[in-house]
Parts: sequence; structure tokens; C-alpha cells
Amino acid sequence: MKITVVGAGAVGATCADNIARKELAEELILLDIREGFAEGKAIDMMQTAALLEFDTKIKGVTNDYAATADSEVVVITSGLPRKPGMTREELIGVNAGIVKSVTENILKHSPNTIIIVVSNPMDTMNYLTLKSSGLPKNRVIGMGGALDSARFKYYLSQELGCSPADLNAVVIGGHGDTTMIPLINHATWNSIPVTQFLSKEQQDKIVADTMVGGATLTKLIGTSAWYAPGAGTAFMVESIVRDQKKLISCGVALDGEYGQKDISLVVPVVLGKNGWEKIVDFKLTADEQASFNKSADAVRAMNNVLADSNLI
Ligand SMILES: NC(=O)C1=CN([C@@H]2O[C@H](COP(=O)(O)OP(=O)(O)OC[C@H]3O[C@@H](n4cnc5c(N)ncnc54)[C@H](O)[C@@H]3O)[C@@H](O)[C@H]2O)C=CC1
Ligand SMILES: O=C([O-])CC(=O)C(=O)O
Repeated sequence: MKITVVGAGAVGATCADNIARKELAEELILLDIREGFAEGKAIDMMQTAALLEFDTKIKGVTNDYAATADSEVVVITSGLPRKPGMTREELIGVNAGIVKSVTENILKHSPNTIIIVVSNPMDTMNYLTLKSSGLPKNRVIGMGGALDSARFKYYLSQELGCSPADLNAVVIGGHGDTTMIPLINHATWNSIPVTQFLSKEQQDKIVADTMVGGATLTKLIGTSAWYAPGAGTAFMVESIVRDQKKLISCGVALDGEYGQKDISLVVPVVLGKNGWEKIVDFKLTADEQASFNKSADAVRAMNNVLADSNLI
């Protein structure tokens, strides 16, 4: 198994670190545009191999796409992160060009790969990759829901005083401060609805905190988060390369599912060796469907920027 991570910054390096620790690949290429940066990060990580006892061989390269040839999975994290006070959507101007050119270069050497898009604004960057790559839709997957659902579980566990691992909780919609939809009415604590244990005020606060989870960390740190984003991406990679068929919220192309078409939004999908293999219908309530449609409208408006800029 060969995996490439593009972008050796905070998220890309953390994702690579998680992939190596879990030994998800024999060969892991870390690629960045900044001279020597990926090489340095790769050597630093390789120097943990003796301590952490993994066998994955990590190689860093500067813009050398030939080194990525025949990767079975490629993770794209290249691009600017937001600063405090910014929305993810404000990154589109710079990141769309980066994601498009990275995708083109990757496909020259790995034409049948599975691409996981992390760069923001993720819903629109995943749509761009779907449109510009020509890959079958099941092989283009956005990372956002895995992270947002993990944050949702964090906030629930803090309020319930329980282990996040005992929770089932899912976020769908868009990966934006106002577009994500934490499905609190579907969330359970070892199969008991969490709504049985939480007041309406507590529920509303958990949902609101989850939605701005990324912005909260950006304000605290000065740039956006990377530990949970890196782990969330590796979690998806693991389900694909080990063919685990986990049900994970991911950004995927919708063709009528959840009432939407010609858009990438986050919905629960089964992830396995073929990429996303099945969209699972959660049977939304009328209110949840209305929120989903509103998120779709906002994401579609961002997607239109791509056409206006001749990127698709
Ligand atoms: N979807 C999600 O849930 C999340 C998305 N993100 C997004 O991931 C992206 C990366 O975030 P960080 O790692 O924190 O940023 P960072 O600035 O630490 O790393 C980005 C890296 O991309 C590299 N890069 C820029 N242009 C490139 C190109 N053309 N080819 C190859 N490499 C290139 C830079 O040199 C830099 O090392 C941002 O857009 C951020 O908003 C971050 C967290 C979660
Ligand atoms: O908040 C950001 O800009 C980065 C991101 O997508 C997240 O951490 O959820």
C-alpha cells in the first residue's frame, strides 16, 4: 500500500504521523511546495519509528509528483488555513487554484487513486476535485464530518460526563460554521437517546459549540486546528485501506440523495476499499431536511464562484 499526503503543514504532517503509527501503508509520500519542508518533517517522523515501532517508510519530497506514482490513496491538505475572525469560505480565492493544480499533478501519476480532500472551504474544494478530476464519484471524498462528529462527541461527553467512545453522534450538511448540522435527536449514549439526559438549553449549547468548533480553536491557537483534523483524516484512510466499511460522515457527490443534486455535502457513507461505497439515508425530520437544504444553498453559492472564476 502506498499513500501520499500533499501539504506537509500542520494537518498534513499530523495525518501522516497517524497513518505511520497505525501502519496503514508500507510507503508514505509527504509532498509540499516549500523547499525541504516535507523532507524535514518526514525525517523527523522517521526518527520516531525506533521509539513507536512502526514500519511505514515515510519519504518527503518538494513538488516531485513522480515520487507519488501509483498511490492508492492521496490526501490533499495543501492550502492556506484561516486566521482568527475569518470564515473557511474566505480561503476559496487562494485554495481553489492550489487544489486544482495539485489534483492535476496527482492524476498524472496515480490516475485511479482515491482522493481525500481536506483543504478549505472543504465542500467546495471537494466539488472542484470531483468536477476537475474526472474520477468516479466514489473515489473523491471530503473530510469534515469525521472531525465535526468527533467534536460533537467531545462536547456531548463533557456535558454527560461520559466517554466519547460510548457515544454515537453524527454531523451532516456542510463543513462551515453555519452549514453543519449536528443531529442531536439521533445521538445516543450506548443506544439511549442523549436527549433523555440533557435539557433543551444543554442540547442547544452543544449543537452551537460543535458548529463553531473550528472557529473556537482558531481563536485560541491563532491558526486552525490540526490534531483532530489529522486524526479524522487518518480514520477515513484506515476504513478505506483496511476495507473496514465504517459508517463515517463524509463530503460526497449527491445525485438525489438527501434531496440534493450536483453538489458535495457531508452525509453518512460506508467507507471501504472502493472509496465511499454507499450513502446511508438517516430519514431526516422536516426541520432537519430544511436545515440541510439551507446548507446546500449556501454551499452551492460558493460552488458558483468556481464557475465564475473559470475553475470548472
Ligand atoms: N476539512 C477540514 O476539516 C479541515 C481543513 N483544514 C484545512 O486544511 C488546510 C491546511 O491546513 P494546515 O495544515 O493547518 O495549514 P499549513 O499552512 O500548516 O499547511 C499547508 C501546507 O500546504 C503547503 N502548500 C501550499 N501550496 C501548495 C502546493 N501548491 N502544493 C503543495 N503544497 C502546498 C504549504 O507549503 C504548507 O506547508 C487549510 O486549508 C485548512 O483550512 C484544516 C483543518 C480541518
Ligand atoms: O476551522 C478551520 O478553519 C479548520 C477546520 O476546518 C476545522 O478545524 O474544522
